[in-house]
Amino acid sequence: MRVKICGITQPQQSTAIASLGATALGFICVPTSPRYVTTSQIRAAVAELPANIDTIGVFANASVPEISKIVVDSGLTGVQLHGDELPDFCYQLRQALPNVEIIRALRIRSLDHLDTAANYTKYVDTLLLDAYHPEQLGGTGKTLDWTMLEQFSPNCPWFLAGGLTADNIVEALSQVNPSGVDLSSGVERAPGDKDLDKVALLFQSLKNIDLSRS
Ligand SMILES: O=C(O)c1ccccc1N[C@@H]1O[C@H](COP(=O)(O)O)[C@@H](O)[C@H]1O
Repeated sequence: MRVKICGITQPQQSTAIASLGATALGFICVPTSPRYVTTSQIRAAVAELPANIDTIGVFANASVPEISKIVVDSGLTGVQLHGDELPDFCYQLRQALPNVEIIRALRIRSLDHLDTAANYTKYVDTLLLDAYHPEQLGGTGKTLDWTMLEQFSPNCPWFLAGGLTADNIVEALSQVNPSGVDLSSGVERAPGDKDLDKVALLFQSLKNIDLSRS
């Protein structure tokens, strides 16, 4: 199972979290976020990482040229679209960045809204489901209603996100079967400052689960 830790701002935390077992690290490229990082901060944070760690830039309603420039300049391996990007936007981004993983994050409001996920699977590599918050785009600590996701089985891999912590991850994964999990505020001391003890506890909790199932 993939484990993505998102909202990294400090290079030393980046390498420490990779050593603890993360398979992907996320960098927030949304200027209004308290976890926002510049291209040079991302470059510093990814410089010492092993090549097998995925490095994902998180964007919301940025243009294809803006995203492409940041991805190329900072050496990211993937892009997470966390705004209102439509399938055609994902298609255009794919043309611009053919070798970069595209993750479409959907902030799920209802069971009907979950059905829109099918519109994206042709154009993206991976989906990500996050909880909806009326005022914030992400990093809210709000959990999804996991019972709503019990039958969710799209035609592409997907991450479960939204309010996950070392304390609730086992319960979440007993109800849903994602290809990966994504955590941000649940493993922090303060926005952008990850708590390495909480990250270690997360991997301890994950050891109690059969991660080979997806
Ligand atoms: O973390 C942010 O500040 C952020 C800002 C804008 C878009 C997405 C953001 N974070 C994403 O939110 C989810 C869930 O976070 P949490 O675990 O509930 O704190 C995660 O996918 C982050 O990538």
